Amino acid sequence: MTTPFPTGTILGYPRIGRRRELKRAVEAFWRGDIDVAELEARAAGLRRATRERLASLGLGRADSSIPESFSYYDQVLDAAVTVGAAQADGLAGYFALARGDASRAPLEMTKWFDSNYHYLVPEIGPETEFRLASDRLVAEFLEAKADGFLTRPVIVGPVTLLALAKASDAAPEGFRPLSRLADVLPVYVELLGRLAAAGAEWAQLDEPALVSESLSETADELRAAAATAYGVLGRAQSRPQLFVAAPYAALGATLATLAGTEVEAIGVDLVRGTIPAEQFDCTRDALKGKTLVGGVVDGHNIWRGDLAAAFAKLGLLRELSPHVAASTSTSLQHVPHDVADEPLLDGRLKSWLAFADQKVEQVATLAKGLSEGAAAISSALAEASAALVDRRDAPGVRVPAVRERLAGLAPAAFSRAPYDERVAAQQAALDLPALPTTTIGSFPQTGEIRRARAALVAGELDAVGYEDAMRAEISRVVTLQEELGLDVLVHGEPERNDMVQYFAEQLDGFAVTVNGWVQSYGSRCTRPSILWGDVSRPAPMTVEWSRFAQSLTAKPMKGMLTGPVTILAWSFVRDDQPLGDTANQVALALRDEIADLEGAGIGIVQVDEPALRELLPLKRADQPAYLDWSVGSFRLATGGARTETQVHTHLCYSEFGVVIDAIRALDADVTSIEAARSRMEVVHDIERSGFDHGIGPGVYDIHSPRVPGVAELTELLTLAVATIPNRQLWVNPDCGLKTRGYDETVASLRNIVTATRAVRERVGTGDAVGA
Ligand code: MET
Ligand SMILES: [Zn+2]
Repeated sequence: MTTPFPTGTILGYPRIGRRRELKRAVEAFWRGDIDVAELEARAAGLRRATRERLASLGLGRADSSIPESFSYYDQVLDAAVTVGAAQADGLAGYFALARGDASRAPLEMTKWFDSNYHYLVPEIGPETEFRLASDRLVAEFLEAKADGFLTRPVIVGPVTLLALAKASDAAPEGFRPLSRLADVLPVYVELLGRLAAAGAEWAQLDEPALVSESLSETADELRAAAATAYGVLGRAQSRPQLFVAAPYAALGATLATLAGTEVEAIGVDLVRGTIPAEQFDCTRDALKGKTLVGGVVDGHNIWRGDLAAAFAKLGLLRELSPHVAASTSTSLQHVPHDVADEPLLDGRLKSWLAFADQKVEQVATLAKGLSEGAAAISSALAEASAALVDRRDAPGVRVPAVRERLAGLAPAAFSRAPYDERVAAQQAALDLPALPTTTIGSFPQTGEIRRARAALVAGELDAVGYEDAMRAEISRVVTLQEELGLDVLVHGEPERNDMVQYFAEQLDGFAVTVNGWVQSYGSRCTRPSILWGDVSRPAPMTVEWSRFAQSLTAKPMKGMLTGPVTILAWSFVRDDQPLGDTANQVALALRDEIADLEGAGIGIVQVDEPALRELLPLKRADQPAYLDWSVGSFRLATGGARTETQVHTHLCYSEFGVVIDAIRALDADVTSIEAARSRMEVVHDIERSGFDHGIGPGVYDIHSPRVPGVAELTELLTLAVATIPNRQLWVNPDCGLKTRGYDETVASLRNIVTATRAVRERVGTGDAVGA
C-alpha cells in the first residue's frame, strides 16, 4: 500500500483552542470542577472542531494531510509517556508529572528549540524500562476515522525524545539518554504497527533535534542516531509510511542520512534553512524516491510573507525529487488562530499578517500551484507581493528620528563605571544584609486585579478607579513584604497584564491583539504583541507606579522593566530588518525609562531578560552575532544608569552554563536565575565560570503549586553558600509569582525568609554585594 504524501500540509496546529477552551477544561479538571470523562469529551470536541476547520481551509479529509497533533499538556511528555519513560496513571497521573503533587516534584521544564514554548524534560536512565504504555495516538486516529477523516498521527521521534531527556537520578555520572536508542526503537516499531493496523497511511515523526547544534549531543552523534533510528523504523514489518520532519533550522548533511534510510518523506525547514548545494550531488539518487516536504510557510511568525518566493523554493526542491509537497516550516502551535478574530487591529496591518488559519490557506494555495501549475495561483501570489510592497512604505515602519538617534550613538553609551566602583557606591547607597532576600517582581494576579482590568477594558471602570484599585493592591503587597521581612521590595506588577504586552501597549511601533493567544506551557498562554514599526517611547511607562510604591516603604523598591531581547522574543517581530537594530530601538526607550526611574528616587532597577537563552540560534555559526547584538542591546538599555543605581537582571531556565559568557557580558550588578527544579545544579556552573557579580539562584519553583519547606530550602541554600562566595549570593524565587495563589506564595516566602535567617546565622554576616 503506498498512497502519495498529500501535496499540502502543516506540521501541527494550535491545540489550546480558539478561545482557549482546552485551558479552561484542563484547569476546571485540576480544580475538581469537572471529571475526567467531561475533560475527555471537551478535548474530543476540540479535536473534532480542528479537523473540520482544517478541512474547510483546504486540507483534505481523507489524504493524511491533517496532522493529529493534539496534546493535553506537552508533546514531549506525551512521547515519554507513550514509550513508558514517564509513568502516568491516567490523566491525573499525567498532569502530576507536569505539575508535581504532594509527593513528587514536577519534571523540569525548558524551552523547545528557539521558541517560547516549554516542554517537560523526561528523565531517563539505564533503569528505564521502555514499553508501549499508551494507545492515545491510536485512539485519536480511530476517533478521527469514525468522523470520516484519515489523519496523520504525529509523535516526537526517538532521537529527539532521547536527546531532550536528561539522565535520571539513578543514572551513573556521564550517562547519556541517547545511549538507550536501541532499546526505545522496538516500542516505536510496535506503535507504528498498531497505527498501521488501525489504518493510518502516514505517520509523522518530529525530529527537530536533528537540526540543532545547541544540544549536548554533537551533530555527528545526532546524525548517527538518525541513521540507526530510521534504519530500524524504516525496516519495520508493518507500519504506515514515515514522514520525518526536521523543523527550526537547516537539516544540512542529515538530509543525506535520512535519504539513505527507508523513510518515505522528509520535511525540511526552508524558512530558516536552505538546501546546501553539495546536497544536490550527494543525495540526488537517494532522494528521487522520497517525498520532499518543503517547509516554506513560516510556522513561527505571523507575517504573510513572500508567497512567490515560497513557491520558488518548492520549484528548487523539484530538482531533487519529483515528489514535492508544501508545508509550514514548523508546527503552527507558535502562532494564534485567525487574523479574522482581531476586530481591533488596523485593517492595513491585518493585510500584512497570516495567523495559523491564513497559513493553512497559504499552504493550500501552494499545493494547488504544485499540482496545477503556477498560473493557477498567480493572482494569490500577486496579492501577497502587493501586501509586501504596501508594508515597506507604510507610515510608522521607518521613523527618521528613531533611526538618527541610533546612528549617532557613541561606544560609551554601552558601558557603566567599573564594577568595583559600582559595588562601593551601591554599598553606600543601600543598606542590605548578607544573603539579601527579594522576589522577581510580580505577586499573584488575583481575581480582583483581573476583574478591575476587565472592567477598565469594558469601560465599566474609569482610569481613576482602575488606578485606585492598583494602588490599593500595591499597598497590600508592600505591607505583606515588610511583614514577611524581605529585604528588597517590589511593587508586585498588578498593573501589568503581561510583562511584554504592558510595554508594547505603551511603545510606538507595536500593535496588540485581542484573541492572539499562543500556548506557552501546559494551560498557560501568552498573547504576543506585533512589533511592526520603528519603536519609540511617547511617555514614561512605569515611573508613577514605582514612585508610589517607594513612597510606602523605607526599604529599597526595585523598579521593574522588561529587557529588549525578551520584548523581541515574546512578540512577533518585524522580519524586514536585522533583529539587533530592532532591539536597540527598544533599548533606547528603556534607557530613557531608567533615567526617569532614577529621577523618581528608585535606586534598584531590574531589567528582565528571561528570553536571552531562548533566542540563541540553534546553529553555532550564528551564535556569536546573536550574543553580540543581544548583549549590546541590554547594555545600551542599562548603560546610562548611575553608578550607585543597582542594576538587576533576571533569567529563567537552567541552562545557565550555555550563556554564562553572555550573562557576564551583560554586566548587571545582580542576576537572578532559575535553579529550584534542577536542584541547584547551576551553582556549580556559576562556580566553575568564575562569575563574580551578584547572583540569586532561585530556591522556589514557581511553576508548581508546591510550597517548599524550610528544611528543603535550607538544604538548597546550604548548597549555594558552600559553592558560591556569600558576598555574591542573593535569595529569591525562580521567577515572578503572578501565576500562583496567595496562600502558597505567603507560605513559601515565609519559609524562604526563615531558611535564609538560619543560614545567615550559620555563615556569619559577610558583606553582600551591594550591601
Ligand atoms: C518570566 S520572567 C518574569 C519576571 C517578571 N518581573 C515577573 O516577576 O513576573
Ligand atoms: Zn522568570
